[in-house]
Amino acid sequence: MMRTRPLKVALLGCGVVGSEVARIMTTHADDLTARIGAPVELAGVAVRRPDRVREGIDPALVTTDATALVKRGDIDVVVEVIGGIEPARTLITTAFEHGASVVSANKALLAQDGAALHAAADEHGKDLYYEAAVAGAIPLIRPLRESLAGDKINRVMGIVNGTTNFILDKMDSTGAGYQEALDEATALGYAEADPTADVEGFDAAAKAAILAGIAFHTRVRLDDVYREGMTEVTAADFASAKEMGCTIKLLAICERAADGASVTARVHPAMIPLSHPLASVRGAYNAVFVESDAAGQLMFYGPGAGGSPTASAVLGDLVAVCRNRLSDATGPGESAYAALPVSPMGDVVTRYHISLDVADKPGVLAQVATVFAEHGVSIDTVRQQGKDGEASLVVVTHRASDAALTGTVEALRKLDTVRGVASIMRVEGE
Ligand SMILES: NC(=O)c1ccc[n+]([C@@H]2O[C@H](COP(=O)([O-])OP(=O)(O)OC[C@H]3O[C@@H](n4cnc5c(N)ncnc54)[C@H](O)[C@@H]3O)[C@@H](O)[C@H]2O)c1
Ligand SMILES: N[C@@H](CCO)C(=O)O
Ligand code: NA
Repeated sequence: MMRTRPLKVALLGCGVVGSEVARIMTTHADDLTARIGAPVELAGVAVRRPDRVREGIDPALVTTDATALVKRGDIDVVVEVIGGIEPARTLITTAFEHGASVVSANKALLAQDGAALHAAADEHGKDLYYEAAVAGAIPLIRPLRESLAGDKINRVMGIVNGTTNFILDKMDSTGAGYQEALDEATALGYAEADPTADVEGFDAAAKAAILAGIAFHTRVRLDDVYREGMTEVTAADFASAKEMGCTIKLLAICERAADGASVTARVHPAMIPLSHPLASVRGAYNAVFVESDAAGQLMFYGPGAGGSPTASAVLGDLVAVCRNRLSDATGPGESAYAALPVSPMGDVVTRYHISLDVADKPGVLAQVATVFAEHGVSIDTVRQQGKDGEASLVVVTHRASDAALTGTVEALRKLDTVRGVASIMRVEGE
């Protein structure tokens, strides 16, 4: 039966995502009403710059006082698309205290304070939904949390940052260097004026923390995620990758240990074979590969950023939360019952591609091979290219722990015949 009293929505932030949320709420109003079972009304919009003209938004709804808006008491759902830690965190907890449920796109906040925010939602019997926080429009949080709730997820590996995928794809397809590709990403509006959060992997690490927590029913915070950005990836790395039939992607990888007793979460550039589905993710697209006991391998693909795609995920959450309110129910909250320890990076086991500059003289290869053997790192292939008494030696290993590899590299650096370690890159997806 259709309820006539509308559900009231407060929108916090009216930037790239918020303005699209408001637009879709208006243009799709009739469909949203039918799908929810009651009309949804935009009851207030908190902004920082009230003088700006906002097409389609009644100026009477606009306020600079976000705190007063979330405290009104008649708001059913607060949509937080301000971003950052404060005041978003306080506004969300205040919203719960005053009877509202919350939809947020804020990965930085959820990766840092997700447990406390879920606890606040539970305490007040409200919902906290955030599909837009990870991989934008791509349905990922809900499939992991609900569709796969009966399965056991062992691995989540994905490209969860559009800006860096655009840059790496450009380097791969044109031979451009990092700076040149970044400049193009900035000119096209993909990279922000300060691209640090993207290129240094902070954005992807926040998403990895959220994904690992949900996949493994364990609390994983941003600080638990090992992080390496992609600013050091060179055109030479791409040339090496090509020789191996690989490309380079910035990957977020969340894994359950082989014995099932711990988990790891990490973000770093890695070589992946061209035959792997993630290798064909081009431009600013995102994709996430999930491996589970019963389902096997699943891949989720689509636009991971942008106002309209991100708003699609926000609206999906808004519909779900509104339906819950009408049936006086709440959706699934935090599930951290497994409470598995998060292991340090040293415990991660994978393969490595190491490029060394060495002296081109008898016995060098044997010396290098001995160092690998002494650290228990087994070599898969070695490729050597000589040039004027010096040589470039590319070693690809079998699977070894990060700790063993680090020890190997430290020992290699001490050899007189090793002039330098040109690059170390993990090899994934084989
Ligand atoms: N843009 C994307 O592609 C994308 C994708 C996924 C998730 N997100 C997330 O969505 C959120 C919003 O991102 P965005 O791209 O729309 O950012 P944005 O900077 O375009 O918009 C944020 C808006 O919030 C306003 N604001 C800041 N403080 C405020 C306050 N105290 N009260 C009211 N308004 C305030 C700003 O003036 C700005 O207009 C962030 O958490 C971001 O991580 C964005
Ligand atoms: N800066 C992010 C936005 C989406 O979270 C990206 O490039 O993917
Ligand atoms: Na998503």
